[in-house]
Amino acid sequence: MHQDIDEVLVSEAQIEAICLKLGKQLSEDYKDKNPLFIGLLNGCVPFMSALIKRVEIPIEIQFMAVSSYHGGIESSGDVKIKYDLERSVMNRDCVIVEDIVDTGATVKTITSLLLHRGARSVKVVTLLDKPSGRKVELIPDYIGITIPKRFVVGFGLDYNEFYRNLPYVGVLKPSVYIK
Ligand SMILES: O=P(O)(O)OC[C@H]1O[C@H](OP(=O)(O)OP(=O)(O)O)[C@H](O)[C@@H]1O
Ligand code: HPA
Ligand SMILES: [Mg+2]
Repeated sequence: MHQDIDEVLVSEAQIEAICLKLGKQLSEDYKDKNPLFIGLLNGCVPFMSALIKRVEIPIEIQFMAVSSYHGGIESSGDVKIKYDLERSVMNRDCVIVEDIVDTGATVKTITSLLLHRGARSVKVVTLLDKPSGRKVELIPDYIGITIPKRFVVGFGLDYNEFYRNLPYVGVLKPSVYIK
């Protein structure tokens, strides 16, 4: 285990099982809908990659880069779009792909934006749900696993842009960010 990690919360094997389950469920729910999976960069990359391999129906993928943490452990609440979608979502069934829903601000903002742009439907699939962090009302449609109120890193999640490449999700030692 990495020296800055206190505890592994979600192992590689657990993540694989989650992707298998969610992939099956999404394949059933979106049969004949040609859904558009929208990954929110940067955090979504490992999960998007693992999840879509388990989806058994035709899908399209696109990405947006969105940021509100600016490297730290607290959301600024201000969701900035750094890179936008390249094609229209008009009349599309969209599935937002997230690594974590914490305060809910990111997903809430992007859901409203996609609906405003004419999406037929917008649902959210997230690897991690941290309901104790919620500041806006939001329940993700597809949840990999619910986690406690800890700052986690790995499998896409960062602190100051590091740790995204860990193959598991772990609790970051507070000594790393409390100086
Ligand atoms: O529910 P929220 O409180 O909005 O937090 C969740 C969002 O925060 C993180 O992204 P971040 O803004 O750090 O950008 P990143 O994906 O590049 O790390 C994470 O990847 C989610 O997108
Ligand atoms: O617990 C977290 N870790 C990393 N990034 C995050 N963005 C929201 N919550 C978290
Ligand atoms: Mg981040």
